[in-house]
This record gives sequence, structure tokens and C-alpha cells, in this order.
Amino acid sequence: MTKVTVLGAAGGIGQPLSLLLKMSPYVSTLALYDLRLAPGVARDLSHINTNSKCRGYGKDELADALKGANVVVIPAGVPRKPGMTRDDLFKINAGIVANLVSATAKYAPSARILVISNPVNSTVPVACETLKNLGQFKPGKVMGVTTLDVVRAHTFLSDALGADHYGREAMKSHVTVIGGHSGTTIVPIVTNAKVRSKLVNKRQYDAYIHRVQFGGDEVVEAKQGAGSATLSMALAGFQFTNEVLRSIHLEKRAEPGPLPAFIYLPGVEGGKELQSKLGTNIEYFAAPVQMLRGDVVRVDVDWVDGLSDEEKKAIKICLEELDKNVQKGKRFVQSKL
Ligand SMILES: NC(=O)C1=CN([C@@H]2O[C@H](COP(=O)(O)OP(=O)(O)OC[C@H]3O[C@@H](n4cnc5c(N)ncnc54)[C@H](O)[C@@H]3O)[C@@H](O)[C@H]2O)C=CC1
Ligand SMILES: O=C([O-])CC(=O)C(=O)O
Repeated sequence: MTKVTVLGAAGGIGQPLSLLLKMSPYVSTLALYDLRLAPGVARDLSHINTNSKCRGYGKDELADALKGANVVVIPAGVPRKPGMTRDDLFKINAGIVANLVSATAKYAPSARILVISNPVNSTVPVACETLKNLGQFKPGKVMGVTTLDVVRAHTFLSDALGADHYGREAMKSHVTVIGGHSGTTIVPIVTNAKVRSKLVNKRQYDAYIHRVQFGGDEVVEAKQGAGSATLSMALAGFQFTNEVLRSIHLEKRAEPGPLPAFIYLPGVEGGKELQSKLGTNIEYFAAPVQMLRGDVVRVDVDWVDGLSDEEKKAIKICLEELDKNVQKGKRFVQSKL
């Protein structure tokens, strides 16, 4: 029996993500919580004839939504409008994430917590530091969801190379994304040197990297003030959540290569080695992770050895910005003490 709770379930991401989760064979109970509309969304989904039971919870029913949850996914919070950075969302979303994570610690203390709310580079430190203060921090159970960067990296690489010859499916084993989840902190790593050489000149390579780093802006601009990526994010959020669920059910990943997650490095095996290989003491970072029973148990470090000079340079730029984002999240929690 596996219960998944979505916090922010009636939003632009929450609704399609909940639909996809209703289709997952790994879910037996799907609990949808939001400040508005969650019971309606849940009633709608509950008519779908898959095995899971779906129930909605209103504003004052957070405890019931969380009780017994094995996985809690958090897309609650405000999205960007044109002209805004993800960091501009911090003021509102940091408080939302801190409150929802505190409630999760109380009512579902062994749940894995998957943070989608932006800015992920700061909201994950907010989540972890909040749990530390409560004496309830289990590092392998808190994951920032950066899968949309991976989805974009595959799609845009395929676009850049010509999908006819280099199919989208094949891209899954050739590129991953590490670092953080905003602008230059997003660092695509083309792990296959042969594929990297197909990006014929520096201009084409730079254009590809830039498109992955600023892919979110493309959607924000195109939606003209009505929000940011929701449908592609729901797919990405589902892919990551289903990976956690697959691991809980002791099933192996079906796709090539492990997915990255934005995690607290010192808390997992390989974390300190990764810090040392990258020459940094940054505590929070996204990299491919290994899971066991739904918890992150190890972060991959092998990819560091094959980095190109351009990728090393991009990581240096990433770390400078990421450190500021991480410190901001930590300061927010410390200032509440
Ligand atoms: N990690 C990633 O790759 C991505 C993250 N995002 C982020 O996801 C978040 C949500 O985006 P959308 O779904 O488009 O926004 P939305 O505004 O459509 O939905 C957010 C939902 O959260 C709910 N909510 C707000 N405060 C809440 C609280 N305290 N408890 C429960 N529910 C609450 C709202 O009522 C709303 O239904 C944003 O912060 C956005 O920036 C968006 C795309 C990609
Ligand atoms: O761009 C945004 O604000 C939403 C997001 O994180 C993304 O689409 O990657």
C-alpha cells in the first residue's frame, strides 16, 4: 500500500501531475491537498478506473491529507510572470514550503519529500534546514525535482542534432543535467563525447546550453503572464515521483541512466567525494542519484572525470550563483529561530 500526497494539487502543475499519478500502478492512495478546489479535482480523478483511491482535502485538512503518506510531492506556490526570476518567488514560496514541510514532519515523518516549488535552489535548503531544526532531517528523503531540465536537455539536443538521425529516445543516455535549477546554475553535461562532437561548432554548443539553461523563460514569455511550465513539468514531476515509487517497490529503473535530484550532499554516500572532486564545499547540488526503497542513498561522481573544459567552466559559474541561493534559503530558516 503506497500513499502519495500532492500539496498544491489544484494548480497548473498539481492537476496534470495528479492525473499522471492516478495512472501509476505503484499508487494505492492519492491524497490531493490545496487551499482551493482540491476536493473537486479529486472527485473528478476518482472516476478514473485505475486501482488507486483518490481523495481531496481542503484548506483545514492538511493533517489528514498527510497521515500515512509514503511520498509527499510539493508543487504549492506562486509561479513566475514575464520579467521575473525564480529568485523573485522566494519571498512567498519559502514560507509556504517551510510550513508544508513542518506539517509533513509532524504527520508523515517517514515520507520522502519531493520539492517542485521554486526557487528550488533555495526552497530545498529551506526544507532541509526546517527539518534539521525540528530534529527530523533524514537527508536521503528530501529531493529537489530538477527533472524538467533533463527532459529539456534531451529534447533540445535532439532538436539541435536533427531528430531524424538522432532520435529523442537515444538522447536519454547521452546527456544529463547537474548543478541547480535556474539559469546558469543549470549545467547540461553531454556524457557521450561522440555526440558532443556532433554539435559542430562552439556557437551551436553554446546555443544548446543556453536553451536548456533558460528553457523556463521560453515558456514564461509564451504564456504571457499566465504562469510558467505546467504540462511539461507535470510529466517531469511524474517521471521523478514514479522513480521514487519504483524504488519503494524494489523495481529497477526502466530508462537508461539515473535521474538527477537536488540534494543535501553531506548526507549521502558519495556526497563528500563529489564536493572534493568539484573543489567546493557547497552543501546542496543536483547530480544523478541512486535510490534504495525510495530514499537517495548515493550520488554519482563518475561523470566528473569525463568533463570537458567548457563544462568545467560552466560548473564554476554555477557554483558561485548556487552558493548565494543556498545561503539565502538557510538564512531564511535561521532568521525564524
Ligand atoms: N521544479 C521545477 O522544475 C518547476 C517548478 N515550478 C514551480 O512550481 C510552483 C507551482 O507552479 P504552478 O502549478 O504553475 O502554479 P499555480 O499557481 O498554478 O499552482 C500553485 C497551487 O499551489 C496552491 N498553494 C499555494 N499555497 C499553498 C499552500 N500553502 N498549501 C497548499 N497549496 C498551496 C495554490 O492554491 C495553487 O493551486 C511554482 O513555484 C513554480 O515556479 C514550475 C515549473 C518547473
Ligand atoms: O521557469 C519557471 O519559472 C518554471 C521552471 O522552473 C521551469 O520551467 O523550469
